[in-house]
Amino acid sequence: MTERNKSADSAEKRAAGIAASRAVEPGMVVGLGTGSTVAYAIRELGRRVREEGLEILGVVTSYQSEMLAIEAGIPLTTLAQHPELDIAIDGADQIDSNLYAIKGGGAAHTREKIVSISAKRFLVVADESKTSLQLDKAVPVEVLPFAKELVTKKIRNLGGKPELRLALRKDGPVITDNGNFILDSSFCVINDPESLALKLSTIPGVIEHGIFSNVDELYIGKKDGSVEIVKK
Ligand SMILES: O=C(CO)[C@H](O)[C@H](O)COP(=O)(O)O
Repeated sequence: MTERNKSADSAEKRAAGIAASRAVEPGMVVGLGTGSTVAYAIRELGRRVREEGLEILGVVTSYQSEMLAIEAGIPLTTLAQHPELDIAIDGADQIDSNLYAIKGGGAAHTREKIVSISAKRFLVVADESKTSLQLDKAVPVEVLPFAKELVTKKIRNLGGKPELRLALRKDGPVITDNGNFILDSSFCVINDPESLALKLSTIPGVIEHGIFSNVDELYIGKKDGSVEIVKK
């Protein structure tokens, strides 16, 4: 488990991850998200592959999910080979009552968005602390390093406060799996996530932002081990 999520309550995350993994059926091509919550789903799918002969193919969203899926024994494929997935499962940093989500705490949101939008059904797994009436966490924005100053200015013009994400065990910025920077951009309460998402997407140099509007089902793990499922 990484620094950013090692203090989180793993019982709630485990309950959500395992419950969502049950939606995966034999023969499916499955998008495998990134982070500590979806890791429980990936490990459980691996167990079913090894112990029950479940036949699935996984499409990973990061080096982290690739390493975990390989360790768990899930056979992998690519979007080039399987452009349409049956289902994708992933975590979130915050999710509101309309199932708009902020993702990218692990700097993997660009591939996560591509994979989840390629799926017929997108399930998000989270503990209760991630749910909120409205989104107010900083939005991770993956930026081409060449465009950092321009994107910083444009985000400020939209009322945001962009901060370059710095690495913990490396000097300088976090470099994403795609070789880019992350600007964590606070907009306080986001009243209209669709509108902000569109505005961020049109800034030249923005690779992808962490506002997701394609969540179909939310699995919320509770302290008592139960899981609430919210559908769109
Ligand atoms: O978007 C993500 C990575 O970019 C993660 O899914 C998100 O940060 C949630 O992670 P965790 O389940 O560890 O809290």
